[in-house]
Amino acid sequence: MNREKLVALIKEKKSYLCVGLDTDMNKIPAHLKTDADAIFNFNRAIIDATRATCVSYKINTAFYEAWGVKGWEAMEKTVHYIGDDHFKIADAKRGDIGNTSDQYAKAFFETMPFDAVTVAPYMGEDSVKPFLQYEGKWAIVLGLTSNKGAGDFELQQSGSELLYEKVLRTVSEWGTAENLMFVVGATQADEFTRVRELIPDHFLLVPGVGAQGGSLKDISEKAMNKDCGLLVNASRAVIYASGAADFDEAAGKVAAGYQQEMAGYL
Ligand SMILES: O=c1ccn([C@@H]2O[C@H](COP(=O)(O)O)[C@@H](O)[C@H]2O)c(=O)[nH]1
Repeated sequence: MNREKLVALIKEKKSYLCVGLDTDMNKIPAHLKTDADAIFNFNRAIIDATRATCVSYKINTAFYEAWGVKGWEAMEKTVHYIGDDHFKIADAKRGDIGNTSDQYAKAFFETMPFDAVTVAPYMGEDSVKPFLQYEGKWAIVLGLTSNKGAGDFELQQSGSELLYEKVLRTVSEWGTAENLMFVVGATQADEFTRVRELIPDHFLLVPGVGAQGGSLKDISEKAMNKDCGLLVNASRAVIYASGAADFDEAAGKVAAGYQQEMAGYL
């Protein structure tokens, strides 16, 4: 999905919500646990309940890889089920020597129909470039993450700037605002203004709202640009809104609540 379509979708739905499908077998409702296709059936119900109010789904591949072939099959079925009217993110945090990144890009962009893959920048330009070679597809590079460990490296001084600032400044030269986004955690409110000084035009994928306590208001007020420029992810807060048989209805209500708040910021 190219930028033009993504921006149009956000405007049409008055939403920049990305629902995170972090589907954990230990957390899905009891009545689904015995289902041979439990992960996919859980996802299908969540997708049906949230389709109207979100513009994107993020599949964190860890939750699928953990179950081997069955998990991988559930991921493939899920990404196909989502279809072409939502922006589909593989949160896989890949990146390796170019020859290997080529294969990761092929897996997510050719074998599976994802629109974007999250990529770790640590190995440098040749590790990111293979994800930027596909028309209408995106690399979402880790910039300033939402976790406590962001303080270990990302927020450390590196010469005259913080390491994450160097990453945003340098990586933004490797692609364009049409094929490159950055992860910026909703929990990093003190840095939102600086992020926008460095990368005013790029889309940001913003995890950390909901279970991690980040503020949708803060990120929206400080980091929205003329095209919105935000995809705000919530995973656990949406998909585990209820652990009972009404889990899908409850997820739909939480997603609708986020969408209504977002409509007010757009
Ligand atoms: O900095 C980051 C990068 C990725 N994530 C991922 O986003 C979701 C957040 O889940 P919640 O349940 O909404 O907290 C999850 O897949 C993380 O691995 C992140 O949280 N922070």
